[in-house]
Amino acid sequence: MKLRGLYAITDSELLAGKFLAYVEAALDGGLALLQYRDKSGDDARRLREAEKLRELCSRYKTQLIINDDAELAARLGVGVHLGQTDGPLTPARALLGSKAIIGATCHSQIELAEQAAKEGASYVAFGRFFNSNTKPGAPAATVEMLAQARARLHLPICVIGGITLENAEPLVAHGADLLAVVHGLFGADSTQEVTRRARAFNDLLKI
Ligand SMILES: Cc1ncc(COP(=O)(O)OP(=O)(O)O)c(N)n1
Ligand SMILES: Cc1nc(C(=O)O)sc1CCOP(=O)(O)O
Ligand SMILES: [Mg+2]
Repeated sequence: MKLRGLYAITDSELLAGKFLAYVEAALDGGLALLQYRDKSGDDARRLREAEKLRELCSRYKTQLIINDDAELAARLGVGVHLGQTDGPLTPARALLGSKAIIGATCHSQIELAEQAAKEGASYVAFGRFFNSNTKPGAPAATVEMLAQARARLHLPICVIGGITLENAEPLVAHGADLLAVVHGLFGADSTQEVTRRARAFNDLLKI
């Protein structure tokens, strides 16, 4: 199955008090992937929340990805997203098995993506493309680099960083398969608006 579509990423602060309601609203609008991203360092909370998300995702037939933590992903039998300092891909692939989805952060460097492909990544992520509320300090990437990556890489390409319904179209036009979004989706002021935005992102991707 080709990985293509909206990739929602949770944010524990943004979603405080409405976590499951907003995630379910996004799933209702249609997600290719959901990433559980939690930087609290509270292992018990992370396990509890990730288990709830796994149950929700299974109801909506959506794949769950755990950020940063291949051990937690293995415990739950789901995928993982690893940044450049989150541990190597090859052992993560060995741990999770050949069918698991493993994503790799490549910033704006095509060479990192080629290396990730060799090490067994399922998709590569480039960003940030726009100003990001969630991660303002992330290194910047450009649509020119995205077009070059599209010409060179045969893996699904994920884009991230400040993506909204208003600015996403050029990224799709330059070859993005997965639109990874936090604020542009979950920054909405109602569950209905989260679902509307998810559907509109899917329309942009012609899904
Ligand atoms: C889909 C996706 N792309 C990039 C990232 C960023 O990963 P990383 O560089 O490890 O930074 P943190 O998210 O861990 O702060 C991501 N999480 N997801
Ligand atoms: C987690 C993350 N990683 C990025 C990168 O460029 O690697 S940008 C980012 C934050 C994405 O959130 P928002 O959609 O709110 O900008
Ligand atoms: Mg990380």
